[in-house]
Amino acid sequence: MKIGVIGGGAWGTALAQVAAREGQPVRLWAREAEVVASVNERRENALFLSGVPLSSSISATDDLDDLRDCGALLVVAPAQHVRAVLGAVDFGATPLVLCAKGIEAGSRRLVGEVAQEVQPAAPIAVLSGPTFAHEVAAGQPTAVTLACADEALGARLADRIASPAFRPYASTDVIGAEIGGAVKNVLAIACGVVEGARLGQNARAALIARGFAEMTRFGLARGARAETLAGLSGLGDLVLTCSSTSSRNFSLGVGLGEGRSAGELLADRRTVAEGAFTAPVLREAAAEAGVEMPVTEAVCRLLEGAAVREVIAALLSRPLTRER
Ligand SMILES: NC(=O)c1ccc[n+]([C@@H]2O[C@H](COP(=O)([O-])OP(=O)(O)OC[C@H]3O[C@@H](n4cnc5c(N)ncnc54)[C@H](O)[C@@H]3O)[C@@H](O)[C@H]2O)c1
Ligand SMILES: O=P(O)(O)OC[C@H](O)CO
Repeated sequence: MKIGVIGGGAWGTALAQVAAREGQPVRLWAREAEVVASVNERRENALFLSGVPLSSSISATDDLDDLRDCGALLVVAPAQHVRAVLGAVDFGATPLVLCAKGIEAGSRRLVGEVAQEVQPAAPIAVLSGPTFAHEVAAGQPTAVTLACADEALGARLADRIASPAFRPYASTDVIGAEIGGAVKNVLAIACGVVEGARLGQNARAALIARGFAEMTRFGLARGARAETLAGLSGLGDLVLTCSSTSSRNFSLGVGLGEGRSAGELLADRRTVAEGAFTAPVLREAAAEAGVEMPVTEAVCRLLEGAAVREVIAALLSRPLTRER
């Protein structure tokens, strides 16, 4: 099965490298001409994943039509751009594996739901989990959730991309896999704030645990399964992203915690911190579902410019309650 990858950022490039194992052909679509040239001519994505030598069986293109002959497509454009990128070409019944983590602003749709709207004939799968691109590209051991309602198709996709260092675990809970990945980005910003404001490791552990509680409340309200949220794509990714400055979301939070503004921190960056875009739409979606998400609310207020001290005080002065 020839794999196509839509999106030439760090994660799309790392996944192309995974799919190219043992010289299997992979077609990588990138938006930037310099990425296409860098991959084809220098076997490196100098813009988004520099220093990683790429397989010669990856060929890059800026024309989505060149991916029409692929047996499956990994969709790795940032969540807010999936509709525009994926809607540009009709891929018919080619299976789509969504790898972005976020919720679309405006529509409040998960990425898989957006994909289903723009490619109605395509079977949908979701690949998500604790996966820093540079570690995956370096062949370090990594495990992910690969969720697909059609178990046979999920198994074929898993076989095609698995390697000893890259282990997909099968699930049929597509919504659960998506919600874990989208929500953890917002919570990672919160944990970064704790680091930046030097609130201590107790506070960070408390945020991870209470953040997981709100991820679970929201996920269950949207039809996710608890076991998925407690798995690689939920708790697993939450732990990773909430504890490392390798995370763009965590790093954004560190800056906010140090008192810098979101505008300053997000200006001119070429890499994506999905949590900044997901937080406001997650707040809306939570309100719609009648779910309380105080950590998400705090992140939204910080992104809107509220002072760290005030936001922390508001979180800590909430009425005492049962742990649930
Ligand atoms: N980097 C990681 O370690 C990692 C791991 C797992 C999942 N992800 C997810 O993968 C998705 C892509 O992230 P990334 O890290 O590969 O990106 P990146 O930050 O490395 O690069 C930015 C990407 O955004 C694209 N982009 C910018 N403006 C665009 C526009 N107007 N239209 C379409 N595309 C545009 C660029 O072409 C580039 O591919 C995100 O949802 C992210 O959460 C990333
Ligand atoms: O750098 P981040 O915060 O986008 O996190 C990357 C991946 O989602 C980690 O699993």
